[in-house]
Amino acid sequence: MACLPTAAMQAVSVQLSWTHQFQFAGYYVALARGYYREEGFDVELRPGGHGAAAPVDAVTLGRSEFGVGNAGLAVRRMKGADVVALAAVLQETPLVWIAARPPTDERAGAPALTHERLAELARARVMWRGKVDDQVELALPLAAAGIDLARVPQAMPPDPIEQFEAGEIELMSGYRSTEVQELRRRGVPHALIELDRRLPGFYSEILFTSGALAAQDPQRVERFRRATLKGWRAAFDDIEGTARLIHRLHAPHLGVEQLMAEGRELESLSHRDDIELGHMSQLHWRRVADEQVRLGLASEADLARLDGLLWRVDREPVALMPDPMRVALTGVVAALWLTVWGLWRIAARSRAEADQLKAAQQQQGDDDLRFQFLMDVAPFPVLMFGIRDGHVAYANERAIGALGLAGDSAELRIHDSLPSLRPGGELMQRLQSSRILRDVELERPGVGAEAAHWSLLTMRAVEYEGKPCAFAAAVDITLRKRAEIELSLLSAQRGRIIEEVEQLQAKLRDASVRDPLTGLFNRRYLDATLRRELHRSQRESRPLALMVVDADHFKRINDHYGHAGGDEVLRQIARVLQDRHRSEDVVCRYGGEEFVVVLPGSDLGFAAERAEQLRQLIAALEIPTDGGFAHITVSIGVAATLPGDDADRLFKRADAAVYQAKHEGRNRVVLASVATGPSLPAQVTLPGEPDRPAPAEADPS
Ligand SMILES: Nc1nc2c(ncn2[C@@H]2O[C@H](COP(=O)(O)OP(=O)(O)OP(=O)(O)O)[C@@H](O)[C@H]2O)c(=O)[nH]1
Repeated sequence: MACLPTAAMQAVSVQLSWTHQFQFAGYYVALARGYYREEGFDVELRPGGHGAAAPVDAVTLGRSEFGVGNAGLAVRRMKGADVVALAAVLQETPLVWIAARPPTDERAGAPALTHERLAELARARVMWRGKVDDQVELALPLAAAGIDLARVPQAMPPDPIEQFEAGEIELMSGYRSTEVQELRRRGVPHALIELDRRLPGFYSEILFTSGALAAQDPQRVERFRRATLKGWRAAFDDIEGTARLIHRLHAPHLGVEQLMAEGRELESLSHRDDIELGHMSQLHWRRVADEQVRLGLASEADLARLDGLLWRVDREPVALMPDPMRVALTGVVAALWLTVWGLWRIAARSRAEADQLKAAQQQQGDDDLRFQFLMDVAPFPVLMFGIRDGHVAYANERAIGALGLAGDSAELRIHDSLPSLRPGGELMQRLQSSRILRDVELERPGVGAEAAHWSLLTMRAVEYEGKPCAFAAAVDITLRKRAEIELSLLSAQRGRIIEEVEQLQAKLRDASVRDPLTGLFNRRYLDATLRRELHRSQRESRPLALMVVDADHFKRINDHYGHAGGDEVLRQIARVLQDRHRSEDVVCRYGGEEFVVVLPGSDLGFAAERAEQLRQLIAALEIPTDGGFAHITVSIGVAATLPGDDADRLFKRADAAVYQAKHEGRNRVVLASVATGPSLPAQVTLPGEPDRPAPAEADPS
């Protein structure tokens, strides 16, 4: 989605509940990745901590549009604060009591502390600070041990971990994601006081706003909530990247490893069962509030004010069940559900005995009501639509959110959201003929900024009010599909990278054996190749010849035409050698103005002929330089293998032949004599043009 121009941005601020750390990761990520901008917000994140406004105060006094709170929001709401909870990032509280454990008690799963021991600890050296309203999860275990947290003196030293480690504190409050991680890292023995499992999980890190803003601009609130949750999903998807972002931009004093440990712990608290990130339920809030009333933080009468705490949106978050096992299970449950429903209707209708009609109708009404309720609260999308017109006759809350069915119910057409369910289409035809379709994967195309969603549908053809309808239950498999798509993109990307790396490696390998000026192989390559070719020729009893080609009076070329002119002359000699070589020959620049050609399978006679051709071609070159046309001649020494030869001796003979060619007046080919063996050879000279004028003396025309 294109970002809105800054002028169109709405400035909003979020009052965080503590200083910058992973606890607010979703906000940083939404900011950094532009999710807020996409929704039209210019966001300021205000850190909390000592001296900062409490989030509930900041929001209710209108200083910030949004705040981050915990289960204490329920108490505040019951006592009249106009707050609306938008999304609970954590389904379980990270706040716990941490008790000292004697170092000897290292058994895994050591029994929970007894109430007596807890009471004893709470009376001893205990450290905590804050409002009881906001820390119900701390107050409850103490209450069970007969201690009122409000009466426990407050204190928290600047270095509680140090003191705990030194044994000066026996009980302290802390976060699983920070203090507990740190104690674990240091290997300090400790025990966590777990909440009674029968208690509701205490929502935490809750995004909230004021009731006034929620009523006045619900779209704005929903957009902000959506961007924030998107930020959180991205933050939990890449904990390491997020930790680095926070370290770099917000909390440089916190180490990346430390932030990652915090992130992992928070991520584990962010989901309970299959509940989607941020989800909250009214029932759950009510149970939290009941506990708060039980602690005396609010009265029974205050409970009436709890209504409205939970943000109601058109598009409720959906329980996601990406794991294939769950998908399969849910498919089975959905199919059963449909069967039960069908039987239910048939059974209900069969009660149409005339004398029992009234009672039966009454009963059916009750049954329908009960069934309707079951469908309304089903934890997955359930809906019914006309097979011929696509009209949606019923959709539960989950279906509205998951299948994008928001809007005027009279107008809703299933194919507007799921095009493959259009009337007359292939799927509807199949449904009509086979009556039931299981696990049909459907894509709901993305609209605007919203990405595509995928669902797995099980459908049964039914008659409803005289019309052929499809009764369907769905499972959202968007997360799984996205993961699959991302995986295939990643593997394609990986393939490309591997290819690039291989090409690069090949280039590097090539560069290490090539001479940059002429592009010929270099001396390093020659050393390895000559040995290999020699062995091969000996193995195959084939001859092998070697030429050493040395430019004559090359120093004068440099002096006369400059170094660049000299370079061009070398390139031209290389080109002649390269153009005339056979595929099995190896042409190298040995160094300076000296070249070597290895001719596998060639005897001395053949090599001598080739050398003479090359000499003549080079001597005939007219080489353009800045100082005019340059001419060059070469002296060539040729040697061929002798029985028992090695690379060194072969090379020395060819080199000695060049030396002799120079001595005899240059511009000629000299053959190392085959008869003389490995010591300094007698030479045979091939007639050239001994007195061709040396290049620097040539008239540079
Ligand atoms: N332009 C250029 N000159 C080079 C390069 N490598 C070596 N040279 C020059 O080549 C010249 C070789 O000179 P010498 O070894 O005296 O040999 P020569 O002048 O060719 O004389 P003879 O071999 O006896 O015929 C030196 O001046 C080097 O500076 C290069 O890559 N480019």
